[in-house]
Amino acid sequence: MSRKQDAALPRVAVVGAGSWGTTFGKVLADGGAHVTMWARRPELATEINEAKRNSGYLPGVNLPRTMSASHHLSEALEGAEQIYLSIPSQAVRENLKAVRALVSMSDVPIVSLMKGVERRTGLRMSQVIEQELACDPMRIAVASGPNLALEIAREQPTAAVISSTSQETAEAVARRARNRYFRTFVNTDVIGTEFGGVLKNLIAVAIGIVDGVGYGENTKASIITRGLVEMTDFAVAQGAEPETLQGLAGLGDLIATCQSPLSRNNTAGRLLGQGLSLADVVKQMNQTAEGLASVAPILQLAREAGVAMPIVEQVKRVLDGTMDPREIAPHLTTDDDEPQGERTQNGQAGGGGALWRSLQRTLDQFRNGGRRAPRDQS
Ligand SMILES: NC(=O)c1ccc[n+]([C@@H]2O[C@H](COP(=O)([O-])OP(=O)(O)OC[C@H]3O[C@@H](n4cnc5c(N)ncnc54)[C@H](O)[C@@H]3O)[C@@H](O)[C@H]2O)c1
Ligand SMILES: O=P(O)(O)OC[C@H](O)CO
Repeated sequence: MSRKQDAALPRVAVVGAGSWGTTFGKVLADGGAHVTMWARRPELATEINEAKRNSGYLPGVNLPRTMSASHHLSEALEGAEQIYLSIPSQAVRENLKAVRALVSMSDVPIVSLMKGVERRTGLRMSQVIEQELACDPMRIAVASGPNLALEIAREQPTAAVISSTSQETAEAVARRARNRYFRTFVNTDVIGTEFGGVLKNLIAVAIGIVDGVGYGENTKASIITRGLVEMTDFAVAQGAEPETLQGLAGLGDLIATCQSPLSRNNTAGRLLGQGLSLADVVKQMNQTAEGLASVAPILQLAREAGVAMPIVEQVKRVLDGTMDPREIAPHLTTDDDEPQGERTQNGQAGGGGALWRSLQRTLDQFRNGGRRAPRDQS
């Protein structure tokens, strides 16, 4: 490609050149954009520029010529029509402060590729972006789905969902972030899409624990199925649409993350199940396992909303070292012996708990003159 042809390409920026940031950069470049990555380490920027490789995160993967990188944020963001963020959730706020100085006056879409909540505040990444960039939420989008980075970097066919409260923003991002091996769908349920990605990580840690302990498929299938009920109950209580949790960002991602050894959350769980302490697991992991930091804030939000999350509760106990991993089960052993309805912890069959809360929220909105209750606003 000549310099002139390259200059004519739409320009996008990806902040964070780890496993997912680099893979998403490749998705965008293979979809026809010129992508500039921001890499924290100068030597990684040099490797991407000169060797068209990111060998530490994506061994054996060649990056397109239309991908470049810079160690300087201002250079990476210059001229970008869309900005994608892919750094660990706990580091997002501090990094956005630097981004804000460079983009606060522009109206480019900001897209979160992250699947965690902020430990201190329990906020979703789109909420942290809205706070730190002081921007219109309709400018913010999130991407989620069954998206194990290395499989996509190897160009295996995959689907994802792009969500924004603005249909227009979701579509603009989905048009840019697609190519022959990566298909993007859209929705406007940001709460459900983000929580789907956060919550499946927690269930994947539980499945890793099961693997580490050596239990088999019945235990895993039971935890995955009950885990989806927990995910749905929690997300709906926060304002999500139940259907979103049945889609790519919920069930789809739950399947991929729970069954793949590529998953860092699953791997962290397996090490815990083999008897390692949380501190030792963190030492061994050289990539981000978001679930480990999200457990406590999710359980706090669940308590506030009155949602029972027995599986996530057990993950917390294993992380805290207060439960033997071999006791992991689809239910809390301290649960009373009364039979429960299958679909929810509240004993209401047919998804009654999640749907009932959804109905209650709609009624609350009517009572509030059409406004959502404050916790439901994205
Ligand atoms: N890897 C995947 O398959 C995948 C897929 C979908 C979503 N995600 C999500 O993407 C996000 C990023 O994950 P990843 O897989 O790229 O993680 P990673 O560990 O591979 O890379 C993280 C990147 O962030 C950088 N970083 C670490 N601490 C930082 C800090 N304090 N400030 C700035 N940069 C920092 C690292 O240098 C690295 O480049 C996570 O929220 C993850 O859940 C990952
Ligand atoms: O490696 P994990 O556990 O962070 O999972 C990666 C992606 O979120 C799978 O969709």
